[in-house]
Amino acid sequence: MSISGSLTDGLEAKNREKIIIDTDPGIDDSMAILMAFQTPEVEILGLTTIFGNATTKAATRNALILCETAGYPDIPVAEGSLETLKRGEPHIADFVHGSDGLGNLFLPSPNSKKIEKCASEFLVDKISEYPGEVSILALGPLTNLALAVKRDSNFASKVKRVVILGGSFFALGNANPAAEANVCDRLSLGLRFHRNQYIDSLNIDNVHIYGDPEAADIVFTSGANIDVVGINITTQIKMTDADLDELRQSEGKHAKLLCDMCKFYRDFHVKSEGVYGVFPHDPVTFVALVRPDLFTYKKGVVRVETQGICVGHTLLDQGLKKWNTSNPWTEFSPVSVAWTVDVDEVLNYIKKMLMQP
Ligand SMILES: O=c1[nH]cnc2c1ncn2[C@@H]1O[C@H](CO)[C@@H](O)[C@H]1O
Repeated sequence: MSISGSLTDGLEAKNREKIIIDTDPGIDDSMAILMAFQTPEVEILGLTTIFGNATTKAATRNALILCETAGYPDIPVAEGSLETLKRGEPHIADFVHGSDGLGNLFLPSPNSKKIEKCASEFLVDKISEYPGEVSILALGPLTNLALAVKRDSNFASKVKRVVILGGSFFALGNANPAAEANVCDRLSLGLRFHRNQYIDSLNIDNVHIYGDPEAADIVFTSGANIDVVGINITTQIKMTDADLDELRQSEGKHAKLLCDMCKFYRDFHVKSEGVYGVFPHDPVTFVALVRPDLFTYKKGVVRVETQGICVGHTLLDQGLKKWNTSNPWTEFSPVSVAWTVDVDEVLNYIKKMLMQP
């Protein structure tokens, strides 16, 4: 069966929004993916995997586990890039998600296998099979999407909508003060930022400079119909310890598993953010896909810094001024940047979905 939910819940397959989830599971990814499988309004065509919260290989394993857990072992899982575009091996946020990416639960290996096609090939093929019909929920670094844009020059015009968790608009980052983790190359993560890499990154003539900030810049300037949800929005929604307790006590189909995963993620939030609970970044972004009415958006061109100490910084031209001369923002198509969010309604939606038996 290749759709989430069952046809008996009243929505014909043709009325469901076809989606592909590009993901680095990841604890909050797992929440969003399991929510998506329980949402009758969407038809999941497949998952594509990427590094970030875990290595790409661990993300693939976790994606297969999640499809099996959800009861959809036949959903295609296509493995994505093992590396950043040009900066080589990525740095992994194991300190946020545990060494297995799922809160150190070390779940048994999945029985199902990834498909042969790689992520960018799968993305291009599915978007070409259903032009104008498929949306992408992009929950990790944007390398696979950038590769799809490079692979097919019409990719951006054929995709229905790309809903991205990424960036931080007019607010601080979470990888460092300038950058959010999905758009930053994560070289800048404190102790992991080696002096030699820093020196390399300063050499702007070096062809090895392109990395995930550039992947993000390629996607944001691709001309695709993009909704982007930054952590300035997602961190407004907190699942507190009380919310997590309520979830654990609930009849939610995956409540216990998710709460077990969340222990590690929650302890990271206490240590790192002073928050007694978790930020559900990816679930909030999934809500933006199915309930865009719970957000307001500002339209404008977004560019991503790819050099210097602000690598990974996302900057939106709000369109408040008519520029006299061209600048790096002019000439590109605008995207929609989430600007405000109905915090209570989004939290209620997430809790309701996760508590669904
Ligand atoms: O402090 C952090 N460093 C790196 N990654 C993080 C941090 N906090 C959350 N995430 C992860 O990055 C994405 C949102 O930026 C989410 O997938 C989240 O789990």
